[in-house]
Order: sequence, then structure tokens, then C-alpha cells
Amino acid sequence: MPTKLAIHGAAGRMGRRVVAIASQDSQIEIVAALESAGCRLLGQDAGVVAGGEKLGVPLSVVGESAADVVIDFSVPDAGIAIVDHCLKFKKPLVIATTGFESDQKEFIAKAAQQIPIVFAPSMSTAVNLVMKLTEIAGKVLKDYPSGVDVEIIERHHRFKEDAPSGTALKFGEIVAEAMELTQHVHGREGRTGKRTPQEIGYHAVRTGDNPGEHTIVFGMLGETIELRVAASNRDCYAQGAILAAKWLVGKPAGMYGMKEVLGL
Ligand SMILES: NC(=O)C1=CN([C@@H]2O[C@H](COP(=O)(O)OP(=O)(O)OC[C@H]3O[C@@H](n4cnc5c(N)ncnc54)[C@H](OP(=O)(O)O)[C@@H]3O)[C@@H](O)[C@H]2O)C=CC1
Ligand SMILES: O=C(O)C1=N[C@H](C(=O)O)C[C@H](O)C1
Repeated sequence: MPTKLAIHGAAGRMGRRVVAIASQDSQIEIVAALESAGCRLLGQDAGVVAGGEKLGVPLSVVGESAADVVIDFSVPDAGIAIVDHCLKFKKPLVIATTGFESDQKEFIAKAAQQIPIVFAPSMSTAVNLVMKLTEIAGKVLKDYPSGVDVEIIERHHRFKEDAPSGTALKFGEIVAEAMELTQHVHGREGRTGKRTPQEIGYHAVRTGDNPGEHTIVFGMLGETIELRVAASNRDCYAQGAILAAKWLVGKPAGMYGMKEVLGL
């Protein structure tokens, strides 16, 4: 039996790619394509909006559905609303949206006590592998004699609404834990004084249609390591979200990441 999937934010940049890829997957049946009440495409066929064949699934607002699992690529407030919905109907949920406030993250963590949730700022296998490499590099370089300066540079399209990216923040968490660093510095300007060894620096570049790029710089005296991962289109995220959705069905309540989905 194919997994019955609902996609929240289905007319967005990511939602459309999830619809397009899931509609070609014999293990998936798209049963709902959800959008905001103000979406001008409501009622139109989700497959056609995604640039493909008619699926017989109109874009609609959130309501009861036959979904086994929900994928969310929307905005933080709508993400919280879909968590509420999934709690009410006891549905597994893959949250790919970024930019949540800390109280919203707490709400999601609490919800995961009742339903299974995959919550990950990047669904890409390559990005999650580089997270693993970052953890290894951080642990190895922690006590490097000359000291190590870690800076995280992310580049995204001009339409992105949150900065730094959720992925950059996650890279920062990994580095902070591996290297026991405590200060997070966002950009620099003016007479800042010398860089302190406790800092992790974040730099958010916004240009054109870049679908996402992250570089983790480990700067030492005499040598530099850069771990870089760049998407050339959004399909890596859509494929990862679909993989996570299939993996999540039947799992017990809990908070999972792509680390668990990918077995990293
Ligand atoms: N984890 C990952 O791998 C990735 C995460 N992302 C994150 O996913 C999110 C979406 O990105 P992207 O697709 O580029 O953004 P878009 O703005 O293109 O898409 C967001 C969609 O959500 C819709 N939406 C807004 N409010 C609601 C609501 N109340 N109910 C249902 N739908 C709603 C928007 O509709 P409308 O335009 O009508 O408001 C829009 O169609 C971002 O937070 C981004 O950072 C992106 C790529 C990868
Ligand atoms: O908004 C995007 O486009 C992306 N957002 C995610 C993030 O904030 O980390 C993931 C990816 O880099 C694309």
C-alpha cells in the first residue's frame, strides 16, 4: 500500500518540488496539498501547479484528510498550526520549515512527546553528511595548538526570509558542542577588536536564485580547512523530505532528525 502523503505549503518553491517528485513515486499517494486561506491558487490542481500532470488533488486549506504523514515546507506560524493539527489527528509530521522562535521550538519538542516528528533544517543527504564531517573536524581540531577560528558562510536566494539559515545555525550548534565554544557572532562591522577564540562567526549572503550553499571554515595559523556543500536545485531537499516521511510512518512518538533517517 502506498504511503498517503499530505504536503503543507504545497504551492511554494519547495512544496511544488515535493509534489512533482512524490507524484512520480509508486510508494507514495498524494492525498492533500495544503495552502494558506489567502492563497490565490486554492482549488487548482496541485500537480498542474507543480508543472506536471493533473493529480486530482486540489490545493486546499488544512482539514481532515486520509494522510498517513504530513510534510511541512511553509512559514513558522503556519508550521506551528500544522503541528497543532497533527497533534489533534495523531499524524506523523516532517517539519522542514526554518526560522522558528525558541518558544515555537519548545512547542514542537513537546508535541514530539505525543506524535513522531522529523524536524531538520536541511533534508539533503549531502548537507547531513557534511554535518557529520563537521562534527569530526571540530572534535579533532578542538585543542589544536595555534587555535582554530570557525566561521560559517551561507548563501541563499534573494527571497529567503530568515537569516542565518536554519542549516547554518545547526552547523553552529554542532561546532559549539564539538569544540566547546560559547559565543555566536552574526556578521561583523566597525572596530570590533580582535577575534576571540570562543567565537563562531555567521555570514548570510543573499543573491539571485541560489538554492542553498554552506561553507564551514576552520582557520588555523598556517592552514585552513573548508567544508562546502552546495545545492544546484531544490530536489535534494524534496527527496530527503519524502524519504523522511516514508521512514517516519509507524515510528513511536519522538523527535527525530535526518541523522536518524539516514543512519548517520
Ligand atoms: N529543511 C529543508 O531541507 C529546507 C527547508 N526550507 C525551508 O522551507 C520553508 C519554505 O521554503 P520555500 O518553499 O522556499 O518558501 P515559499 O515561500 O516558496 O513557500 C512557503 C509556502 O507556504 C505557504 N504558506 C504560508 N502560510 C501558510 C499557511 N498558513 N498554511 C499553509 N501554507 C502556508 C506559502 O503560501 P503564500 O505564498 O500564499 O503565503 C508558500 O506557498 C522555509 O522556511 C525554508 O527555509 C527550504 C528548503 C529546504
Ligand atoms: O530557504 C531555503 O531555500 C533553504 N532553507 C533551509 C535553511 O534555512 O537552512 C535549507 C536550505 O539551505 C534551503
